[in-house]
Amino acid sequence: MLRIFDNTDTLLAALADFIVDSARKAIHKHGRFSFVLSGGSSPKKLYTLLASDAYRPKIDWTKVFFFFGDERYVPATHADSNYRMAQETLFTPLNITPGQVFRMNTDLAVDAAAEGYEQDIRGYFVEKPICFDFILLGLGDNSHTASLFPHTSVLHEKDALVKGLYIDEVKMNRITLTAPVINRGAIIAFLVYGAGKAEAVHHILEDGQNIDEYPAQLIHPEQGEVVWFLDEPASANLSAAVKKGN
Ligand SMILES: O=C1O[C@H](COP(=O)(O)O)[C@@H](O)[C@H](O)[C@H]1O
Repeated sequence: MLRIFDNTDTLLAALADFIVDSARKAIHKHGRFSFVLSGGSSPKKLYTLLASDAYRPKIDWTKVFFFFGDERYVPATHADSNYRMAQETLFTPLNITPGQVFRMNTDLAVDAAAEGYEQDIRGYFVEKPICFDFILLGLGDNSHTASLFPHTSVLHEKDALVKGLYIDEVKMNRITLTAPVINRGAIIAFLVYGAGKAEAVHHILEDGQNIDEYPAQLIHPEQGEVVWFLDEPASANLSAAVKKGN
């Protein structure tokens, strides 16, 4: 499903409302809400909105458990750390306790960090099917999502839930959830805004399948739903038929 908004503020408010609704339903159903965060720059305003006076009272934050879709292999205090961004915009303002946050541990070697995160996920879902309640994803202008970058081996991963790998395009190690675990999610929401993303959005949603070139095409939940939250500039290259079909 596509949801296209006139401007970023209305988009972010709609997505925040969607997260509130999803969290309440999950907490009502099974007592907790597993929320996978995206990184990069796009979600900063969303996290700030969720932690604002307007949204803070709408969710029982003590029942929310945070995971990450991917992490840059830098110390947790580094300016590029996805964990640091979430800590500053969400965890600290909302008084989230350390036990509610599962971070990809970049103090470890990259493979050990990925293996440790897989164990964390399996431990959280012990004796239950692995299924995150809500997975927030971004989209790079090269069509990557999480750290599933074009032409990388992780795109063909079938077994591991988490992988660590060197990404030549950005000259750094990354740790990422794999497509198989993302696709087990109950709700997957893409947050994409700005004209710089229009070409990638077009490739993902309208081009023929070419996973190596357009990795976000890997995201097709097995049983859950996927919702694209787009602004007008990000949706500018979509055909009227695709826009109308949403
Ligand atoms: O490197 C990353 O990029 C994508 C997109 O980020 P944005 O800055 O263009 O919003 C992001 O989804 C991912 O989590 C992040 O590590």
